[in-house]
Amino acid sequence: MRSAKDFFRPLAVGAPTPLTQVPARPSRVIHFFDPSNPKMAAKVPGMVGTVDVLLGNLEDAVKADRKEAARAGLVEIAKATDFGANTQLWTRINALDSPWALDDLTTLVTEIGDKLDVVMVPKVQGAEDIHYVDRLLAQLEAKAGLTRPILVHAILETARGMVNVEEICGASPRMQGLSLGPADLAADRRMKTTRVGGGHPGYLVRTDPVDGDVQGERATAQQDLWHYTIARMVDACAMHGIYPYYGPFGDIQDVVACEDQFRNAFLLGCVGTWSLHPVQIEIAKRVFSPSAEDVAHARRVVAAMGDGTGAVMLDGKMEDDASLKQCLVIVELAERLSQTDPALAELYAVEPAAQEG
Ligand SMILES: CC(C)(COP(=O)(O)OP(=O)(O)OC[C@H]1O[C@@H](n2cnc3c(N)ncnc32)[C@H](O)[C@@H]1OP(=O)(O)O)[C@@H](O)C(=O)NCCC(=O)NCCSC(=O)C[C@](C)(O)C(=O)O
Ligand SMILES: [Mg+2]
Repeated sequence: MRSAKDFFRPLAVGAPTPLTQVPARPSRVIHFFDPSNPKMAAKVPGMVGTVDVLLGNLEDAVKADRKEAARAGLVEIAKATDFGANTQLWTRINALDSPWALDDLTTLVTEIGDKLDVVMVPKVQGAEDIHYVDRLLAQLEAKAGLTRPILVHAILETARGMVNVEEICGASPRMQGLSLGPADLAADRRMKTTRVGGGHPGYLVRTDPVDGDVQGERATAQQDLWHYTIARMVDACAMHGIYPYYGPFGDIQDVVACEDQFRNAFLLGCVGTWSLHPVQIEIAKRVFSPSAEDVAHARRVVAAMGDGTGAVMLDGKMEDDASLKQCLVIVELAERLSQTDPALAELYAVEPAAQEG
């Protein structure tokens, strides 16, 4: 472990100085595309400004014989596209033990490092993986003459990665956030599911039998398979001042369950999610932007709490310092999103009474 004194020193001579705080840029939706797929690639320039993050995926879902084409495609797209102020460019590189990861990092940082905001690293197992990427990025940034450090995002998709989640978050000042990788994580844990994220009808609780009649009608409720994992991820990120994200929802057609899964993650503390298909973009943006009602309520609590201490009654409910802090989370998020999204700025400016009318 580096000493606190050294933590924010560049790891290579000539590399940019690490940031002491992760920039709080909107990242409600991280939209995945395969840069080797000409149809998807052609859509990317038109998606600038409609998603917070465009992510050129080089790892799983890109066929082995298309890896070089995907890397070259991403370089080409990045060079040809102006991403503007409100859309970031990220990539997901291949796994560190794959034959492609070294060339992914070397090519992308030296060719398009000035355009790349975040490198997503899959299947991160522990701090040692982040340390490796951290030093290599510093060397490559120095070589490319970059002045702004590239940040790192880890995907939690192994049991070891989950167990080491806190040390992963704190392994480098480059750490921007974590996403859940439910498919690989399920396989690694030997869960008995076959889906990419989402629930399972067999994972449920059942009410007790009435009068001992175990065969009688008994209500069941499906439970959230990912609650423990996401909650743990959220705590580890909050502790280290970085951002948690849900991840992929593979049932593209089930937009209803997709929205539910996204909302669970939002309510638990995640700041965003992935979209794998254009149909998931609006769902993610809607879910990860607080509702106008919640923002209006939060503002009322802030106003009622005056100097922020003590307790008041509002609509029959007690509000105090702690509920105020929750409301401030909502208000601050709304204000940040309003800066880059004019539609939200307008929505949040509306008074609750005017909306009801
Ligand atoms: C699901 C698929 C195969 C359906 O693709 P499709 O072509 O069958 O869908 P479609 O509905 O027919 O597509 C309609 C139009 O949208 C386009 N389109 C479709 N998708 C996109 C997109 N993403 N971005 C931009 N455009 C897209 C598509 O090309 C088509 O264009 P057209 O109208 O000109 O014909 C396709 O959407 C796709 O490949 N999406 C990305 C999948 C991906 O990135 N997977 C990896 C992340 S999940 C993961 O890795 C797991 C994890 C974390 O590792 C772990 O849990 O372990
Ligand atoms: Mg995976």
